Amino acid sequence: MDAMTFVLFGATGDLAKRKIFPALYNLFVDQKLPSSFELVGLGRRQFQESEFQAQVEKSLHSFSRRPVTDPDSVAQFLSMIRYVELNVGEPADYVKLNDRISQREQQLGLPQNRVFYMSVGPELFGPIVSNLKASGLSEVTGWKRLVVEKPFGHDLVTARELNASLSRVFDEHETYRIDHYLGKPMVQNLEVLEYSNPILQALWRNRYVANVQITAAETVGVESRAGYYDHSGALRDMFQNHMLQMLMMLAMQLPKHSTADDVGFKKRKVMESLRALNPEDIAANVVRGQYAAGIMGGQEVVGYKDEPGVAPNSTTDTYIAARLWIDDYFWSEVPFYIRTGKRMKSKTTRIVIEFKDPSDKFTRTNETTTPNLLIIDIGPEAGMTFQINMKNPLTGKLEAVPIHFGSDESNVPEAYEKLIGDMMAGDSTFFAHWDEVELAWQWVEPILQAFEANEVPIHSYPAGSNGPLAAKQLLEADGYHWWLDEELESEQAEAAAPTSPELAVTQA
Ligand SMILES: NC(=O)C1=CN([C@@H]2O[C@H](COP(=O)(O)OP(=O)(O)OC[C@H]3O[C@@H](n4cnc5c(N)ncnc54)[C@H](OP(=O)(O)O)[C@@H]3O)[C@@H](O)[C@H]2O)C=CC1
Ligand SMILES: O=C1O[C@H](COP(=O)(O)O)[C@@H](O)[C@H](O)[C@H]1O
Repeated sequence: MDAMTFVLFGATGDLAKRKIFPALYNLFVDQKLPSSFELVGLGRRQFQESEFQAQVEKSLHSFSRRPVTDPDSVAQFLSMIRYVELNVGEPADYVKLNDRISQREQQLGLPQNRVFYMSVGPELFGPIVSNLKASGLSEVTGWKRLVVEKPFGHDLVTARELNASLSRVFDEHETYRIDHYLGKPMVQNLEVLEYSNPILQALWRNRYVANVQITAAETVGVESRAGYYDHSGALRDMFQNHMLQMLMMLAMQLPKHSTADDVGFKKRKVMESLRALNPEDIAANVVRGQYAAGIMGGQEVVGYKDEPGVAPNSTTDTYIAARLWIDDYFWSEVPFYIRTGKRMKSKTTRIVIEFKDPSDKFTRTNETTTPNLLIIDIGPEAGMTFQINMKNPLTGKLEAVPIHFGSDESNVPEAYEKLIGDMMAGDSTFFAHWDEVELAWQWVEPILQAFEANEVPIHSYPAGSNGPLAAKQLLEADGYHWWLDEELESEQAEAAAPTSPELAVTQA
C-alpha cells in the first residue's frame, strides 16, 4: 500500500475514540497499514503528544474488537500518531500544518499522498475543505482523498450545496462518503450472495419474490444526542442513508467481477427506478412514529418528548415505515417495506425476502404452507436463514424448517475497519457516491415536506414495542405481515426442535 499521511480532523472526538483509532489499530495488527504511515490528529484542545497517545491507547483498550494484549504492537502503533492543535476557522493553522507535513514528506522522500478525514460536525466540512485549498494542503504531487462522515446534508438543497463546496477541491473519485452500513459484512455479502449462487440469482426477481422487508430496529433512545436528533429524526438519520443504501445493495443486479464504477452505476439505476411519492400518496405509504414511555428490559423509560434536550412539543420522527416500489424489469410489482425506529423491542437489522406461494397443489391434506423466506441478518449477529417447507417425518405434517448459517463475529472486521482499509487502498465500492446520495435526498424530500407541514399523522408507540400499529396495517392492507422477531423465533423453534435437526446447519 502507498505511503500516506492521514490527517484526522476531530481526533479528540467521540467517533475517533470509539471507531477510528480502534479500526486503524486492528488494520495495523493485520498488517494492512502502509509501512510508511503517519496520523496527524487535530483538535482545539491542548495536548502534549504523549498525552494524546495515552488517550488513544485508552480508546484501544475500551473499544477495540480484539483484546489489546501486545504492548509492542500498541507502542509501534502509537509511535505513528501525532497531535497538532488546529482551529478549523483559523487559516494560519493550516499553513503551519502544511509546512509540517511537507517537511516530513521531503525529509523521508515520501510521495505526497494525503487523506483528510472529517470526523467533525457537518457544518465544518465546507470551511475545512476551503482552508485545505487556500493553505496548499490539498495541492499534492501524489494523491489526495477526502473522507466525509454523515450527515451529508440536511435536505436536498443543503446536500447539493455541500457537495458543490467539496467538489471545488476534491473530485468525486477522491471523495469517500462514509455510510457505516455499507461496511457491515452481510451488506457487503449481498452482491456476492446473488451472483455466486445460481439458485438465488434465479429467484432474485419479481417472478418469485412476493415482498421484501428491511428493518433496522434499535433499542436505544435518543441518548445524549438530542441536539442533533431532534432536528434530524429517523427519516434523515437512518432512512435517507442507511436504509436506502441497503435497498440499493439488495436490489441492484450486478455482473460478476464488477468494479466500483459498476456498483455506483447499478445503485444509481435502482434509485432512478424508485417510484416517486406524490404528496397525496405519502400518508398512505409512510408511517411516522414517535416513542412514548414504556418498558425496556424490565425498566421504565421516558417517552421521546421527556428525553433531556428534546423540545416538549417535538414532532420529530423516531420511527418511520414506508412502502416503496422499484419500477424496473426485475422488481416491478414487488413491494419493499422499510422500517427503522428507536426504542423498539429488540436490536435487529434484518432483510427478509418473502417468496411467492407457489399454490397449494402440494398440500393434498389442506395443510397450509409458510412462505419460503430468505432472512439476512445484518446485525447484531450476522447470518442467513433459508426457510423451507418439509414434511415432518414423525408427525407426517408439513412444517417450516430453517436452514441457518451464523458467523462468529469476534473475528470479523468491524465496519469502520473495512471502510477505512478500502479507502486507503483507493477502493470506493462500499461508499456512498454522490448520485446515490442526491437521488436518495430527492426521494425523501416530499416526505420531509409532508412531515414539516404535518400532513402525516404521528403515531405514538410505547418504548419496547414493535412500533406503531399503523405500520402493521401498512402490510396487512397488501395481505402481508412483518416477519417479526418473536414470530420468526417461535416458528423456527417449533420447526427446528424435534424434526429435522440435520437441516439446522449452524456454522460457528
Ligand atoms: N459519534 C458517533 O458515533 C458518530 C458520529 N458521526 C459523525 O462524525 C462526526 C464527528 O462526531 P463526534 O466525534 O461524535 O463529535 P464530537 O462532538 O465528539 O467531536 C467533535 C470533534 O470536532 C472537533 N472540533 C469541533 N470544533 C472544532 C474547531 N472549530 N476546530 C477544530 N476542531 C473542532 C472537536 O475537537 P476539540 O473539541 O478538541 O476542538 C472534536 O474532536 C460528526 O459529523 C458526526 O455526525 C457519524 C456516525 C456516528
Ligand atoms: O448512523 C447511525 O446509526 C446508528 C445505528 O447503527 P448500528 O450500526 O448500531 O445499527 C444509530 O443509532 C444512529 O442514530 C445513527 O446516527
